[in-house]
Formats: sequence, structure tokens, C-alpha cells
Amino acid sequence: MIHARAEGATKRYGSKLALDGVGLEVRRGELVGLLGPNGAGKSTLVTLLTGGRRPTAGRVELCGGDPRDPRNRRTLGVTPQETGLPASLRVGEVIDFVRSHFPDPLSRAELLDRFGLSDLVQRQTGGLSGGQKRRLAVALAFAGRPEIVFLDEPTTGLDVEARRDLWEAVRMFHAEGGTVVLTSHYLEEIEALAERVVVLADGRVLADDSVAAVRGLIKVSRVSITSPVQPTDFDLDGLVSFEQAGDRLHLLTPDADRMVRELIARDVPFRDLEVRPTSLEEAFLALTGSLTGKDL
Ligand SMILES: Nc1ncnc2c1ncn2[C@@H]1O[C@H](COP(=O)(O)OP(=O)(O)OP(=O)(O)O)[C@@H](O)[C@H]1O
Repeated sequence: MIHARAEGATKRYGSKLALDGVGLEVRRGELVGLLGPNGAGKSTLVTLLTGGRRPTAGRVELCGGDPRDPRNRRTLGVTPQETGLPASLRVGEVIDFVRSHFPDPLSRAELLDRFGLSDLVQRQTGGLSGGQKRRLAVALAFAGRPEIVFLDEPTTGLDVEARRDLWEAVRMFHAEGGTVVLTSHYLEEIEALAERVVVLADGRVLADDSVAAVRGLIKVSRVSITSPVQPTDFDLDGLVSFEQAGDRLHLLTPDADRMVRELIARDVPFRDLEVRPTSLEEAFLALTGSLTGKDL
């Protein structure tokens, strides 16, 4: 059964086309990661699917109907990218306030325990660290025993341990049959939780596949050399794009080992070889062929 769906979903903010005909189906019980660089449209898609905004064109559906209809939102839990918490309320009070909106909420103790908040129950939210606030914001999405949760960059600002605890809580929810859609900039995060990744770039779905397949698609390394040559003089296999800064050459390729072998086999003169992975942003820019010097 389809739990959430977008069909040709398009969203414009004035002249900005944030989503451009996106199609997505999330089945009940699935854990789907939405991956994409800054501005790809991840939050916009989440906002449409959770009824926060209407699409400019196309359709979105939650629990079989309009996400803006309260009847279809009863089993929904959401953590938006930014959450405002009333600074003078204590953690326990915020949790009870949110729980009070639901007919059969999780107990306060269980929520505190699942999200590692038990020690903070008496603290005013204004005095929490960024990571602690984030944990609380994510916990609140689970307060009403939802069947589907949307988590927009849930682990931003969390340290390694807190991130792992949060992943564990998400896994537990999923293992109990819950549907999860989470957004992230990091494939590693999605890899830790999801089997399916939907890659968004520039408002479009670039890929909808397994984590392994997507890893292959966006794995781009940067091979940097100092050399007097022009890469265009050599037909280098596996070169996705390149940039030049003086006599420093940056070659982007999915297979850095092969690129280094190519340089040697073709007798390209070089020194100061450096190989490093690219960020997701760089990988996307390289793949969409619009890499510019300022990004290197
Ligand atoms: N309320 C708004 N008004 C105008 N433009 C907006 C608005 N919200 C988003 N945008 C623009 O729409 C595009 C998609 O933004 P969105 O926040 O959905 O991307 P994102 O993938 O979630 O990015 P990030 O990872 O940085 O949060 C961006 O270019 C953004 O600047």
C-alpha cells in the first residue's frame, strides 16, 4: 500500500522553480532516504507531502488523500529542518504539551528514554545545546505513535554518539512497522538507515535506487596534479570534468586509481599528485557538467 505519493509535483516560489515534476511513491513500512545537495528541493518535497504547502502543479498524497486534510494527518509525525521551541518551557513540559494533542501518545518516560532525553527532563529548552534541541525536536515527531514520520535532516548538529542513538530510535520505529522518509546531505547517514535512496538535484529526481547503486553514481573523486598540459590534449578515460587554476589541474573522475594509471600510461607529465573524495555538492556539480572554478 502506498503511504505517501507525489505525481508530477511542481513547486514554484515566485520565479524560483524548487521542484520540477517530481514523482515518488513511499510504500507502507518503507524507510526511504532523500539525498541531495543544498537547495535540491528536499525540504520542499517534505513540506508538500506533509501538507505544509500546496504544489503549484501535480499531485501529492498522504495516507491515500490530501495531506492538508486533518483526517490524513492523524498518523503523521514530522520534524522540520528548523523547529522553534518555547524557550521557557522545560523539556518534560514540551513533551507533555505535544503528547496532549494525540489520543494514544507514547508515554513521557518512553519518549525520553528512546531519545536519550531522560537527564534533560527538567531543563528549560532555551538552555539546551543545539544537538539537544534537535534530539527533542525529533522525539516530538514520535509523540503521537505515528505510522509515518518525515525527518528533515534529523541529525544536523549532533555528535557521533547522539547521532547513533537517534539512528537506533529510527530503526526501532521502522522495525515496528513504521514508515520513514528522511532527508540528508550525507549518503553515509542514509546508508546507515535506508535501503532505498531518492536523489534530488535541482528540483528533479536524479535517481531512485538502492544505496549501492547510488553510491556508484555519485562517487566522484578529485585527482589534482601540477602539470603544464591541457587535459583536452589527452583523451583521458573516465574524466567527468576538470578545472584549471594556473598550472594546477583538478580532474574529476569516478575511479581515481584508473585516472592515475591513465596519466602514467599516457605519459602526462605531473607532480604533486593529490587524490581526495569530493563532497556531495561537488559530485553533483561534476555530474551535471556545471563545475566552476570557484567550487574547487
Ligand atoms: N519560501 C521560499 N521562498 C523562496 N524560495 C524558496 C523558499 N523555500 C525554498 N526556496 C528555494 O527553493 C529551492 C529548494 O529549497 P529546499 O529548501 O527545498 O532545498 P533542500 O534540498 O531542502 O536544501 P537544504 O539541504 O539546503 O535544506 C532553493 O533554491 C531554495 O532557495
